[in-house]
Amino acid sequence: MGQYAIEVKGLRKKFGNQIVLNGIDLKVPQGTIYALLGPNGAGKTTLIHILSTLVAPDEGSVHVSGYDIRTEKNLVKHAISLTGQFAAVDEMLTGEENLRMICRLSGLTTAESRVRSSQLLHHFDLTASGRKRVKTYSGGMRRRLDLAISLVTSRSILFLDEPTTGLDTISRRALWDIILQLRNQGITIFLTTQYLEEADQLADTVAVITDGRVVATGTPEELKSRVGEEVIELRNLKDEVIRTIPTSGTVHDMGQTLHELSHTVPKDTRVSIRKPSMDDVFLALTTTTIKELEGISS
Ligand SMILES: Nc1ncnc2c1ncn2[C@@H]1O[C@H](COP(=O)(O)OP(=O)(O)OP(=O)(O)O)[C@@H](O)[C@H]1O
Repeated sequence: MGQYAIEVKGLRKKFGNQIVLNGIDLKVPQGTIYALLGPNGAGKTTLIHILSTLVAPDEGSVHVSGYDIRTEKNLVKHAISLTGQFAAVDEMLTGEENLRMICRLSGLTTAESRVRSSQLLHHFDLTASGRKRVKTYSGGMRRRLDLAISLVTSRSILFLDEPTTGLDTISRRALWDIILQLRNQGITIFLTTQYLEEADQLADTVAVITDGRVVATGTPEELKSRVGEEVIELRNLKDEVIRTIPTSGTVHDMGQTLHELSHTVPKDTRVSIRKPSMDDVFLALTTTTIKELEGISS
């Protein structure tokens, strides 16, 4: 395998007349976390499904773990694990029974399955609840079990489609810790998320897709610095943000912007200055008018 766990060139996919992926190019270095961001319907799940061999592409070359997804599908399947938005676990079984079943289906003996299940329950902090039926689990526990199931056999690449959607802050952070640990063990993680903070906290590389294309790629810091150095944020009397304006951060630029604003916004508008966030990046890259104004491109 080359230096990339995933390498995609010129990938295109249509459903009927709808172009969903329109020439995607990306490279994911081994042992890193790669986060894919994009508005609803941008094609994130479709891309994950193509990379994990569930959906065939129309055009382009896609290599996963060095294997061609068209001609070496079975080798790709053995290198990857996919965890979808909805956990595929049997609710009537306990967490431990689910794990043991998958271990057996993956070819482990009964004794090996017992050992592997208890290791995974321990690793995902599920030992105490391993004997309880999954239908009694919280969202965070189910998601941890789902991840544990996907790691029954060791795979070098893990696809996570919105791994923390619907989880509360504590469960989300617990899952982030696990994802970081997996990365530190050398596993490559390719995830989609609708939480910009998640991409910011976890990802080594973030790619933003919109209109079927990758419009920006970089580390979270690189992407944030493209938006500007400082963001002027305007708030109304109810403390609601009514406008954010990226600036270069110089006294001249900010002074001029504030001077112009002083003629157009209500007199009681409050102003504060902060560093750019991933929200600013996302808005700038996915809103055409701002993109044109700022001249931002990949
Ligand atoms: N099997 C299919 N047949 C027809 N259209 C499809 C199919 N799968 C996806 N699409 C369409 O492709 C587009 C992209 O869908 P996809 O689920 O990949 O987007 P997404 O970025 O994951 O969105 P979300 O953030 O809402 O999950 C959508 O318009 C969707 O309706």
